[in-house]
Amino acid sequence: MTIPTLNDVTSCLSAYDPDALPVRDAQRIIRDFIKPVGAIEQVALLAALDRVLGEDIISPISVPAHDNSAMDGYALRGADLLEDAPVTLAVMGTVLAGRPSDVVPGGGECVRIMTGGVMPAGCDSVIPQELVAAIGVDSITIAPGVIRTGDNRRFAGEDLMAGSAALRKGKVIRPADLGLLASLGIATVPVTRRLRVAFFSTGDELRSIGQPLDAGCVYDSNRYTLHGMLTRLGCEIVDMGVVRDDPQALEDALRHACENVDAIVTSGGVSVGAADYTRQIMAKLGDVSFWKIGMRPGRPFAFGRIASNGHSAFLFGLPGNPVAVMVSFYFFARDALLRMMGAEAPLPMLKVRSAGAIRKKPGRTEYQRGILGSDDEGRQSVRITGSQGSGILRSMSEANCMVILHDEQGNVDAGDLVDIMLFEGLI
Ligand SMILES: Nc1nc2c(c(=O)[nH]1)N[C@H]1C(S)=C(S)[C@@H](COP(=O)(O)OP(=O)(O)OC[C@H]3O[C@@H](n4cnc5c(N)ncnc54)[C@H](O)[C@@H]3O)O[C@H]1N2
Ligand code: MOO
Repeated sequence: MTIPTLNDVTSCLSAYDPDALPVRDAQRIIRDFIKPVGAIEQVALLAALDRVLGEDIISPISVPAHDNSAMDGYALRGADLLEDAPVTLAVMGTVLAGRPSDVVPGGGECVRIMTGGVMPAGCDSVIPQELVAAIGVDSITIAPGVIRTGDNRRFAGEDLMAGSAALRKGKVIRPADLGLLASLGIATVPVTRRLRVAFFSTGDELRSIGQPLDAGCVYDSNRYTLHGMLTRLGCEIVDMGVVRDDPQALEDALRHACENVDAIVTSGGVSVGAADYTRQIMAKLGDVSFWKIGMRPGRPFAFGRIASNGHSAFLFGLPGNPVAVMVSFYFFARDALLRMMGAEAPLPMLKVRSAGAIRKKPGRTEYQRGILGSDDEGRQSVRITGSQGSGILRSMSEANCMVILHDEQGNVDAGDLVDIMLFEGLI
């Protein structure tokens, strides 16, 4: 299989300008360029939580396996019910859940049955016990019109039919899926292998926790946000710490990462500053584009594939500013890394009212930090978390959603509907 170059992929875009790339074009280039790793492994059911299903799961049995009762009551034949008069039925026995009975009631007869009990042959309806008009020693009386034929009967296979697809490959396995797989008696699950991702921060001004904060320096916070974001995504991470602004150190770090992982995420050094060697070294090692994306925050971004000693890895060079690193991760790297693991996990966007006016220039996408809550009348609305500077991590921490103001959109008035993406699921 020949691997396309970035040039092959970008040539499909009618107006490709690396210095003014719309968000959707950047997302499309990344999507077209990356490749799923493809490998599948079998894991025990409980270990499959949050992993990506590697193959379709075909149901080996029908669930439920038999027609059964949805209520504690009496199983009967609907044909015995009268429209305008009470009816009395003889009770022929009891069916408990998990203990099928061979009693076959005839006309004018019924069977006491518990929720989940297998429907006796010939019965098609269940009257809940609290709806029975009179319960005698061995008979019951049912008033007219209390139930209809077919009520409270659960059909075999109404959850899943044997031979039908229970789960499709590419699904991220959630608690309901674990339960579904368990209901089919499946003990091991085919999942795609975890993606190995190395990450490091670049910059001589960065200090690690525990080191003294020298004049002009900052603590390396991106290491921790990236650690958290990659862990949440289910990646196997290789934390390479801080790499100095030194060409040889950067080249060594990138080569080492490339030889050991599927993807590399870096932060910092992708803009045009004097000490930003990252761009030169990345370009030297492979097929890497440097973009200025029409967005805020997160304008500079490097993307491509680098190689060393016959190994290659996809590269996501995120900008250094602490909020920019998160926004670029969520709106570019997240989807790509999930796709490399075989997952289809698009995030839903919701429309809610903006509590206040928002200034916005048309011609770029803005990702503003928002708090979804209720206004004075109890209606849902979103408000912006104050200053939106791309170095202000506090406002990211206060937020519970991202407000997405699209390319063409201008100023927003209070009360206008805006698109938001909740952090729950994203972060
Ligand atoms: N002349 C231009 N200057 C800048 C441009 C531009 O287009 N032309 N873009 C600006 C934008 S927008 C961003 S975003 C930044 C991104 O630049 P880099 O990716 O090269 O990032 P750095 O310069 O290394 O760092 C930027 C900023 O973030 C702090 N930082 C970096 N890494 C960390 C970390 N691990 N933990 C905490 N803080 C970190 C760093 O100290 C800087 O303050 O460039 C603009 N400039
Ligand atoms: O793209 Mo930068 O994130 O605005 O500071």
